[in-house]
Amino acid sequence: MTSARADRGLAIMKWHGAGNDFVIIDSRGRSARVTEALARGLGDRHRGVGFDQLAEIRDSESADIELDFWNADGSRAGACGNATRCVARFLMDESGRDALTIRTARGPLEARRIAGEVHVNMGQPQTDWAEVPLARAVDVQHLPLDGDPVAVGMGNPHAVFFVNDAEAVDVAGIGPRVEHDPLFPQRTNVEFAEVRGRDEIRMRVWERGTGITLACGSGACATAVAAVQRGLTDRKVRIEVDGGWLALDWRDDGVWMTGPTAHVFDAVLTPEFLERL
Ligand SMILES: N[C@H](CCC[C@H](N)C(=O)O)C(=O)O
Repeated sequence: MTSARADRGLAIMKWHGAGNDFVIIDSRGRSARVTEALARGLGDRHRGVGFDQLAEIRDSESADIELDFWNADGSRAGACGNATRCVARFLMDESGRDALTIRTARGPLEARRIAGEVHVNMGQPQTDWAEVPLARAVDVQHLPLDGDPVAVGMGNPHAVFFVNDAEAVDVAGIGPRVEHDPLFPQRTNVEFAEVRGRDEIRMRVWERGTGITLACGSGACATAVAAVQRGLTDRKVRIEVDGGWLALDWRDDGVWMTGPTAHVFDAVLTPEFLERL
């Protein structure tokens, strides 16, 4: 591609964390460029690139960077743990630093690199019904829905179902019904968790605005929190997702999460693609 065309295009990166895949756009030093139309167009796996979430890196006055997230349907995601980890690694590789502060819609999140692994503090869970948010005052530990799920906010809403056999769950059938239940005014992400031991959970996920994904970092945080609240696990757990493993540790200062990060490719979107949005 000539530099003249590249100038009119838009540089993107493709990353994934345990198979939860992202397009990342670096808008530092310039104005924000992601719109709902761009998110939907890029999120189309046939006519665009395809992603579970789109993340835009922006300058921040109070943190190292700011990070915004969109789902494949063009809606906003208030939190995205796996993309936060990928962006943290990108910035750590670039700067040589091992500690960063990343401002997201829910506030500043700390990222640390320890022995080559990037850990992110996803903050304290929101356990008040209005914060999740839910439509009315109900017991967040036992939502009035079939399957007795727990509601947890991690900057985005989650409904965690404890099941005997996660493999047997009809995630594509139940997930969208719960996502759109009127109890969740902003819809919800939906997790199905099988507790395998005090430190191990198998989890499958239906993500708001995206559908089934191979991993969900904030969903893993919500699942760990719900399991501790129900007395099913200790505060440190490994969670097996469809795309691998995530490690969670609910400490006094928040829910820390780590797991894999992979940089897949860099590319430039063509002006032709951008003009058709
Ligand atoms: N995959 C993301 C979560 C996306 C949540 C999004 N689907 C929402 O609308 O909240 C993660 O790793 O945390």
